[in-house]
Amino acid sequence: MAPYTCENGIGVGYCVDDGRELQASDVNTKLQLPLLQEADLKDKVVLLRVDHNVVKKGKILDQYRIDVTLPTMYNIVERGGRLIIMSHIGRPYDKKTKTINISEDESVDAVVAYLQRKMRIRFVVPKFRTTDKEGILDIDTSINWLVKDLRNRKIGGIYLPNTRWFAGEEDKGEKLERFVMQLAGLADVFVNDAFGSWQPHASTYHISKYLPSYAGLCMQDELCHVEAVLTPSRPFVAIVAGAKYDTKIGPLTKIYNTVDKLVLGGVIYNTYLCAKYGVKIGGVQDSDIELAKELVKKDREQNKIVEMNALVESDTLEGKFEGQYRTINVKDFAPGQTYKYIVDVDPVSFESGDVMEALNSAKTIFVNAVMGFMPHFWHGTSKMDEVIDNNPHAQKFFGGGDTLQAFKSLHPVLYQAALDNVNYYLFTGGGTVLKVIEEGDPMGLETVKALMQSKEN
Ligand SMILES: Nc1ncnc2c1ncn2[C@@H]1O[C@H](COP(=O)(O)OP(=O)(O)O)[C@@H](O)[C@H]1O
Ligand SMILES: O=C(OP(=O)(O)O)[C@H](O)COP(=O)(O)O
Repeated sequence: MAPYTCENGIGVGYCVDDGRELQASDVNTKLQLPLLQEADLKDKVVLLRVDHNVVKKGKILDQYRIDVTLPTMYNIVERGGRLIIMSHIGRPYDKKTKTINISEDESVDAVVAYLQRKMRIRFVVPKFRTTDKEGILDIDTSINWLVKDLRNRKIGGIYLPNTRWFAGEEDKGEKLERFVMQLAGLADVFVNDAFGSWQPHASTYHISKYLPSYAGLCMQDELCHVEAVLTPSRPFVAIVAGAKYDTKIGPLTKIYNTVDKLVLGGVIYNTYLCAKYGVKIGGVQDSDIELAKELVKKDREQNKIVEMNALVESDTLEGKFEGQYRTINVKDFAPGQTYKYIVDVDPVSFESGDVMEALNSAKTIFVNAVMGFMPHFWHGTSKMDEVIDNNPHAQKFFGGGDTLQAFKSLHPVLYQAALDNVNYYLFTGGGTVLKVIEEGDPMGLETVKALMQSKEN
């Protein structure tokens, strides 16, 4: 406990320090970034990018990603700033049809309702004209009325619609430039607190060219912790599973070089199995199989991928129906064979010698993994969490929106304990941590580079 002395020199209290709070001086030493604490916020409109990507079918499954941004919001408001918040939800842009699907299932409304309950302040979500296929083309000038009310403290904050509903968010040309200029025109300062949103889009990257930009408190915390994954105690085991094959296969081939063992699951594992054994599995794209071949080649030489043999095949992705799913074994795979959907890892796989040995002997485990097609096929993920927890010597890092959601829903008690256990750290972004491992440096993230460049200008 450090005594607290008032300006007049009288000691009237003490400060509590449990040694776990990140000190501003530590952050300064570790990160040469423009920090929120350095920004002049008095009466400034602050455009705050967060990763509140926690909504599935209109409902919040795990509030964690919202909760960790509350300190930044409080800091901004306490220092006189006025908040305009923005986040993406889901992936409304369809790469095949090149259209943006605006669905209420992916609106920010559930997040706004949660924030209002938590903070007891009113947010307003501006309404903009939408198009059928291109999403929202422009931020209407009508928003200026809201910004005026925000400055006059008639409203607590503005929460923009899902950033990925805007045509410019993921664009690379004219629509991007227009959107960024419109965003920049709304505010005086930009704060990026969206560690999980590593993709360099308008609201995460390009905006920093036009506004003085700073790293928020959650971003700082995460960037400081991610160092530990870059200098792991060995053996270092990474478990990567889930659905986002397109953005995760790139980092995976480089991550392969830094880990001692790699465990794969989900669509990523399915793709790998197709590439290795010449089988066909429902939902796996031919172009992705080509990308996975490099991983297969590497592993023939270095043998780091720990295969899980017992898997669950389902005839349908509509649900889990009696008689329509079964356990299959990789040992029976032969070139040309076709499987419907492989939707989970059978828990017995985690009891097999190689997997058990890898997870029990690990000193560092990084998990960005939902092993099965949720919510129906959850047994594999549940078993994985248990086996990892049974290793008392390992530093355990979990990261990823769905990874945390699954962890919380399958093991609520363990999840709650993990939040307060020094052997665990939960990152808000899984893809981001993979990207950092790929780059070998948190400063290698495009979104972080943009903040650095803003500092230099
Ligand atoms: N075999 C599978 N087939 C289809 N979807 C899967 C499969 N395994 C996992 N998934 C899905 O992957 C999603 C999680 O993947 P991803 O978004 O990459 O994870 P995270 O958000 O933790 O980074 C979950 O919604 C889960 O239902
Ligand atoms: O959920 C997220 O990442 P994650 O699934 O890697 O944790 C982030 O919100 C980033 O989403 P994106 O991968 O669609 O850019």
